[in-house]
Amino acid sequence: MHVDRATVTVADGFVPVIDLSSRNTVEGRAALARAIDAACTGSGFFVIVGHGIPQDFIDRMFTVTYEFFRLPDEEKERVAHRPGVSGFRRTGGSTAHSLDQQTPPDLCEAFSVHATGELSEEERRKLGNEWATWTLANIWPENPPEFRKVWQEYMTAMGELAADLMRLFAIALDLDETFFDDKFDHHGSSIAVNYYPPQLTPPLPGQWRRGPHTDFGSLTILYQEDNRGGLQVLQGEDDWRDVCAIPGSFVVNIGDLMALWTGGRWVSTMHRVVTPQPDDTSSRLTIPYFYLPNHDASIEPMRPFTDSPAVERFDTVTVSEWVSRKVQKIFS
Ligand SMILES: O=C(O)CCC(=O)C(=O)O
Ligand SMILES: [Fe+2]
Repeated sequence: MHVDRATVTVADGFVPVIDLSSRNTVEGRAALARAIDAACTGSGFFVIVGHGIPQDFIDRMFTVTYEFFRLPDEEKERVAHRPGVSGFRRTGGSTAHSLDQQTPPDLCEAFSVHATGELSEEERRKLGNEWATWTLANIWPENPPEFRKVWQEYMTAMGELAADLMRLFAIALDLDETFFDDKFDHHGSSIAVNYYPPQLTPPLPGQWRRGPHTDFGSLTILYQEDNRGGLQVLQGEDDWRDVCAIPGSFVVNIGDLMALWTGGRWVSTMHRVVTPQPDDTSSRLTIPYFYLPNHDASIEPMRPFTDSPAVERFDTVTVSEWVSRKVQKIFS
């Protein structure tokens, strides 16, 4: 293990731990940007500590969310996803379908809300097609009673953290620090919790808790329950590496749109959630925040990379086209 005292970064090589507590100084930000560039060029994954989100707040988010998933099925079904509405899904689809891999449905329940989910129906309809998740209305469970308030506060906190990470990304890419700001000024980002129920019967052949996939957006901030295990990131062709849960940390990974934006200099890496051993009947809960640029933003490789022979040329794509195509594959 390598400890870089200048950046206060502890690196294990593939998924480094980055301490964000120096992000309030110019020198600190420059050093953090270098560490982020190295991580995003290598695995596209890093773990953050020193992020400033209080642990008791994360714990409250975790507790209300767990309480919801522990409710009887009939109560969860009252806030079930239906056309035009987000909410609870008994299965999170088959995530590996997004990469055209055929698998049985993931062993995962889900609940999601979107930053745009409180807009009027008329406003939301203008934002995209039926697979554009940010056009869906939020729906909130009555129990636990504080669910909606805590989730909304958490969404705000994640949005602020993600926006600052994008600023560090801009520094890391030698862009103006505010380069990305206007690409997120009407974003439809989401919290989409994964609840993996106790595994009481053996999984079907080829079945996962979450099948292999890359995330679609710009960045994901994931909170994972301590010590349950399961998240693995692909290194090379077939080396699946466990991502350990460090108490109080978040796992950050970049998604496809960040890889496209950087012409492939940064990588959107395959990851999956494996099923537990047969004698392990623990459940697992993870809370990802998917930070997505504006649905109508056009993603084309940025200036510093377009001249480099080392990067790939990608077709320009809008956020809406890219993400809704992936979502459609997962759920159909
Ligand atoms: O639950 C996890 O550990 C990861 C889930 C994930 O990759 C996702 O929701 O995109
Ligand atoms: Fe993911």
